[in-house]
Amino acid sequence: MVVPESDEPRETVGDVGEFGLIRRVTAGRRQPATTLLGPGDDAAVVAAPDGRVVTTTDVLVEGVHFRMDWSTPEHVGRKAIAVNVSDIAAMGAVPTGLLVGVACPRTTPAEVIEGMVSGMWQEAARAGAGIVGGDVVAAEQIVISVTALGDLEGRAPITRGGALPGDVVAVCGRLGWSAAGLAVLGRGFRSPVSVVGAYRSPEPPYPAGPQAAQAGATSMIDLSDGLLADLAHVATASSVAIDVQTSQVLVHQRLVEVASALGADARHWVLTGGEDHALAATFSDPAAVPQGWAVIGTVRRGGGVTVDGREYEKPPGWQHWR
Ligand SMILES: Nc1ncnc2c1ncn2[C@@H]1O[C@H](COP(=O)(O)OP(=O)(O)O)[C@@H](O)[C@H]1O
Ligand SMILES: Cc1ncc(C[n+]2csc(CCOP(=O)(O)OP(=O)(O)O)c2C)c(N)n1
Ligand SMILES: [Mg+2]
Ligand SMILES: [Mg+2]
Ligand SMILES: [Mg+2]
Repeated sequence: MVVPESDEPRETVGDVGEFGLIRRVTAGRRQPATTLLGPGDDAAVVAAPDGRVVTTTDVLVEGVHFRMDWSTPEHVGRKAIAVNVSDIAAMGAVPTGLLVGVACPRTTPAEVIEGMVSGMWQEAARAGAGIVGGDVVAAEQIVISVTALGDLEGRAPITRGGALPGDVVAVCGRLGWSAAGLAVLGRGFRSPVSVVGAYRSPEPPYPAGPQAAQAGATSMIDLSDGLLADLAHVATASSVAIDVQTSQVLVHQRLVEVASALGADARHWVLTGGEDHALAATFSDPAAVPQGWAVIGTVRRGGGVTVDGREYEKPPGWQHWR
């Protein structure tokens, strides 16, 4: 864990207790206007201006999604919110409310959980949503479960299933940076901070989701597992084939440098690295692809995902238990 050394025994969540901890993590938080009734009662009340509620949940587990010696509590909190808001954005929606479940051992320093919650609030504020409730429980390792609520602002949801033959595939956001950071940390290094920071807490382009929806995106997905793995979900749901043209995929010079230092393959990080939470979407009219998005491929009749017309020879992304 990245905390200053001190001889003072640190106050643990066991010392503070369940309700003491809840008081600490909920006190003094300013809720946005969509929070009609915040934390403290049996449930919260969140406005749903559109009349429909978009909802999603992602769980983060210590050792699987983050390590406390690789990230600060603030980074972990920010990431837990970011991955969930990104799924809301991928539907073309804006986040309204967030619910946060935290499980941790009784020996966890209270300031670790407070730091996490502070990171969660930072990212929630960046996204324009409030943390309206949650839960704290005892467990043998840290587990964070976030549920996000979102609003479609009158638009149709953009699913994984609407891509059409002839569409172009475009992405908004970084690719391969988090995978590069993970590789760096995995080799015992702490720099360069550009890639390590991207691993510690991604900065998904939330407004690009609603922007793509407004521009007429036919399908959209949040890239959590890897570009090729996630495009395969679009291909399956839409019953189409997707080809990625590598000449159009930017491999940032910084990734090339890091890869060459580690003897790794930057292009592989870009094609299969997860957790940057860029968005991928398809558009029938190439002229409608919004500013900030890069066209990287095409949709055809058929099935599956190819790279420059050929099957990719390595695993296309992250899969739990594989
Ligand atoms: N335990 C579960 N019960 C019901 N639905 C689930 C469960 N786990 C995953 N899903 C659903 O399966 C889909 C794919 O899950 P996942 O790959 O985690 O999506 P994402 O990459 O968007 O987070 C999502 O719609 C998710 O809600
Ligand atoms: C310590 C550590 N090891 C490995 C990884 C890499 N990793 C863990 S989960 C994951 C994929 C995304 O997580 P997932 O739970 O599948 O999110 P979802 O697809 O449901 O959004 C990746 C690339 C990591 N983030 N941290
Ligand atoms: Mg998920
Ligand atoms: Mg997700
Ligand atoms: Mg996944």
